[in-house]
Formats: sequence, C-alpha cells, structure tokens
Amino acid sequence: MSFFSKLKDRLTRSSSKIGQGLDDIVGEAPEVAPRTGTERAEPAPEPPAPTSVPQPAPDEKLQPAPTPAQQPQPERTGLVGRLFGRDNAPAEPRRELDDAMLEELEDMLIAADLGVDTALRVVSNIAEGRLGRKVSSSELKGWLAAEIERIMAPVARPLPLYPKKPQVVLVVGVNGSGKTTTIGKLASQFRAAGKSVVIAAGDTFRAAAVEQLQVWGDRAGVPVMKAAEGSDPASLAYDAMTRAEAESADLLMIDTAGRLQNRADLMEELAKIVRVIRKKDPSAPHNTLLVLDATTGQNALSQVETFRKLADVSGLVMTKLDGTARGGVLVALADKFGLPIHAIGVGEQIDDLDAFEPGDFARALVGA
Ligand SMILES: Nc1nc2c(ncn2[C@@H]2O[C@H](COP(=O)(O)OP(=O)(O)OP(=O)(O)O)[C@@H](O)[C@H]2O)c(=O)[nH]1
Repeated sequence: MSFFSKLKDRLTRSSSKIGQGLDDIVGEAPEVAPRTGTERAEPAPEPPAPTSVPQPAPDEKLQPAPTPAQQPQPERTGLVGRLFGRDNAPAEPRRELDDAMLEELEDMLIAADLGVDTALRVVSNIAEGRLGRKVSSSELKGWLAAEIERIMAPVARPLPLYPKKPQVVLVVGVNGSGKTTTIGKLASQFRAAGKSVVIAAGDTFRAAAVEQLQVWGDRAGVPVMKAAEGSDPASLAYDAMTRAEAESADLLMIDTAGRLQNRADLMEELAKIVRVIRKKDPSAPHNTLLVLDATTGQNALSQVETFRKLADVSGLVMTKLDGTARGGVLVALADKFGLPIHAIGVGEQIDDLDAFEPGDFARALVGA
C-alpha cells in the first residue's frame, strides 16, 4: 500500500472531523438551491483531486485547483435542457458564503486543532472574492486543501543529509511521543537505502526505553549502544560517536530522555550531550529532531516552544496521525513556527513513517 493510501485510510478521524464538518456547514443552509436556470451562474463543482498524482501548488492561492484533463467532468446541462428542467445531474447542496457561514467554518477549524490564528487566516483567504457566492462542500474542501497545502509547502523538507560522516541526529521529545519508534523506523529505512547506522540509547534512566530501542535495532539490523542504567548519557553519546567514527557509519542516531518535569536537568543533559559530541565533530549534531505526538493536539505547540529553549531544534517529526482527530495541529505548527517537517508517522510498523508531502496531507486532512 502506498504511503498516501495509508495516510488517506488512517487520517480518517481528522478528515471526517473536517470533511464532515464542511458537509454539515453547507447542509445547514436555510434552503437547498434548486437549479432554476435563472440563478447566477456558478462554476461547475470541482471533482476531487486525483490521489495518485502529486498536484503542483496552485499559482494563485484563491484559485480552485486546476482540473486535470483526464478527470471525468460533471455533466453540464445545455441551455435547452435547463429551460425544460431536464437537468439530471444530482445537485450538490449549496449555501451562500456569508459571515455566519464563515464563523461556523472558523469554529470547525479551531475544533480540528488548527488553532485560532491559523483558522482565522485560512477562513479569510477562502472568503476573499467569494462572499455572496453559493458554494458547495466539495468546493470548500478544494479551497481548504489548497490553503493548507500553501501553508505547509514551505516546511515540507526531508531530513537533510550532509556529506559529513557520521551524520549525527539527536532525537528529542517528551516521553511517549514516539522517539524510539521514529528512530527505529528511520534506522530501518536508512539501512534499506544502503546506509550504515548506529543508535545510542541515550535515555539511560529508563530500562524499558532502552529495551524498546534494542528491539527496533534488532529489527533494523542496526547496533544499539547502551550504558548501565542511570549512567551519564553524554558519556554514552561520546562512546557511540567513537564507534560510529571507527566503523565509518553514515549515521548516528541518539535517543534522549524526555522528562520535562525537571527542565533544568533535561536542558543540562542535552547540552552536555552536544558538548561532548562536538569535541569529536564541532559541526555535530547535524540535525536535532523534535518528535511530537499528534494526539496531544494544541499541546504540541507548547512542546515546540519548550524544546526550542532546551535544544537547537532543526526539524519536526509528527507521529500518531492515525487514530486522532487532531491532525490539524500540524497546520498550526507549520503556520506558527515554520520549522521543517521531515516526516510523519501513521502507525507502529517500520514503513508507517514517510517524508511529509503537503498536497497529500492537505487532501487527506480535509477528505477532499
Ligand atoms: N498509532 C501509532 N502509534 C505510534 C506511532 N509512533 C509511535 N507509536 C506508539 O507510541 C508509543 C510510544 O512510542 P515510543 O517510540 O516508545 O515513544 P518514546 O518517545 O520513545 O517514549 P519513551 O520510550 O517513553 O521515552 C508506542 O506504543 C509506539 O508503538 C504512530 O505513528 N502511530
């Protein structure tokens, strides 16, 4: 199954929240516009965007996505047919885009975790030049997907790989956000791409976390460096760096603790890891990935703020987009911080993590 198919299948809780929300808003129209042939002409409803072909970003933010030539067109009724009421195309409910509808849209997007600022901006962009028009739910989905894609396109960047070996990736995030799983999935994928990888189990205070990492390491065929329980994570990171250099490994991934209860300690622990690996390579770590759990919704925003103070976060990975109705928070994150989103996770299996593709994500999120 392609990752996009998985994304569409598994983002259903978020997409049904937004997609169903739009259907409900349009369905609440005081009247369903009958096709009389005398009303103001409206553009034909857009067919859903094709799912298999990535769409170019629309040139102009307010234009509906271009209709691909091969897509079946909704039947257009000729003038005579309309005059004689022979319009057999099923009429989609339409509702006039007015202030009340915009407010409902805004509330729905806020409830879907896009956050107040982002929801306001998205809604005002959708409204621009369209007030007073009778719009359908599928048109709204198309415009919303285009707006979301526009916000997310600048932050969709795969994990950058530099020529430096070993490339050090420090992985930070609160406990349970999916750090271990993300490291395991990335390690497997890099191995499959022919790269050699070393993992350091830097959360030395939690035996369960170390064990879990070992399971992933075994699965991926990647060595996992461990240290005695409670020992200094920085000294483990240094040893792991030594081993990665000796083995000419392409990548060293360092797991870290995620206890936010004592921020000063955690900050010192992360800073010390960075200090010791810089003794071996002043340009390390080359990436500092913050792993966020989508199910925490708006809380992910404060986690970014906190971890940016604790570490020099260079990019984000969002996990658990499956099984949550809060996937909209990724749009809020992109809009607020502009940090690169390197990958998203939609399950617990190795291939349930993939690069972030904004068009696919936007369409899956709104159910377009
Ligand atoms: N459904 C789903 N579950 C995930 C995903 N990523 C991780 N998980 C699960 O989330 C739980 C926590 O993931 P971990 O990788 O252990 O998280 P961690 O940040 O390393 O947490 P600690 O080990 O407590 O530090 C595990 O049960 C994972 O299987 C995902 O994308 N989707």
